[in-house]
Amino acid sequence: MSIEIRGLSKSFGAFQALRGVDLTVASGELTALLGPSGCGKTTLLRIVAGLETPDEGEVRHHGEPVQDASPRERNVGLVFQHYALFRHLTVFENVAFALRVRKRPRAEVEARVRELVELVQLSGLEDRRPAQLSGGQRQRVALARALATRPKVLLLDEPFGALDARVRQELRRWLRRLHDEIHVTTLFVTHDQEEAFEVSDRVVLMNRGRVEQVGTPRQVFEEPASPFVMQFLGSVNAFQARVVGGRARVGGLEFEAPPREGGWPERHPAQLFVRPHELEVYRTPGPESFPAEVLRVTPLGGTVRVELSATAVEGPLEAELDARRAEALALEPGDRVYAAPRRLRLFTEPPDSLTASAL
Ligand SMILES: Nc1ncnc2c1ncn2[C@@H]1O[C@H](COP(=O)(O)OP(=O)(O)OP(=O)(O)O)[C@@H](O)[C@H]1O
Repeated sequence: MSIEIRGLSKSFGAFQALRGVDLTVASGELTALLGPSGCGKTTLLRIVAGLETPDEGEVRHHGEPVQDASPRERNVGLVFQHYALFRHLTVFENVAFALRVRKRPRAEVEARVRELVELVQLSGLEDRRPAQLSGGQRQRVALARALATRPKVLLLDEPFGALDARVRQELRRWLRRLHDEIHVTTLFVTHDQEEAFEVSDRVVLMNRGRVEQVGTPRQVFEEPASPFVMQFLGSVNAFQARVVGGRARVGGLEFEAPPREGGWPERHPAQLFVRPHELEVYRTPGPESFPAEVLRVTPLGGTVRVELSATAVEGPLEAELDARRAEALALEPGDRVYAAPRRLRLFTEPPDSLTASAL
């Protein structure tokens, strides 16, 4: 079942939570809604679920408008961050709940619950109550319960948000495997980039009630469509720049501007970004390199973070080198080195048109 969202707007009093959102979620796809707190992810999810009415726009399920359908008629499965399990009911009865409400025959309920409990790997715990389960187990029960009526769409709002980091990580891998098994169209709200990237087929980046970009994790990371996406996904070195004669000027530095269709507007303000892993560090000068001083060296496991200061630009710079390269360079605070961006991204401001390219 695909989900088509067209021109959705929603205000709460004077506050506009959604501003003309268009989005298509393909059938069987797991899509993450990713963005900072308050950007409208939950509001969008609640409208798709039928728990909230939009001011404008519409939601279709497989081409059919669902505006007038109740949440139950839409047959969506919902899981929220905070366990909404019935505390007085066992795991079995929690999972069976929606089937009992629908007055399904007893044998069918039993078979379906057994199947689901197995699917979420909780066999043997059917008689426990929520208080006797770990947080991760409770969320798996919530998921089994949401799947009981074979929903066409699964809506998950920060389902692992209340769990500790290790359990979260386990559960998102588990969710990915589960999705590969059952292929139910899923919208997954998260503000955690790693979680969105690890779990989903496609990521929808939201900012202030709008969709900024939709793409695979690789696309949104490698080809960010706006300064917001660039800065939201991982750390960046950001500079105010100006393009003069096809070269980007930043403080006292100059770099070749990436190619852009129609060329760059002359002397137009622009934002220039370099990701830490795309900032090279050398012992000797090279093309487009500039002198810098090592401030700090922090090993991070497979990589090493190097903080630098360069007289030509304001503020510290961050480079991330792989551990071998860092070992070869044997950097110490106070060392004089040369830094050069391997790749930079430039965005004119405004409008937020862009280009991104390898140098
Ligand atoms: N029922 C409501 N009444 C008033 N304001 C609301 C209501 N629901 C949401 N909002 C506001 O709309 C904005 C978007 O909220 P929403 O919950 O959709 O954001 P979100 O991206 O899911 O954020 P978070 O990750 O913090 O949950 C927020 O500023 C929120 O305060």
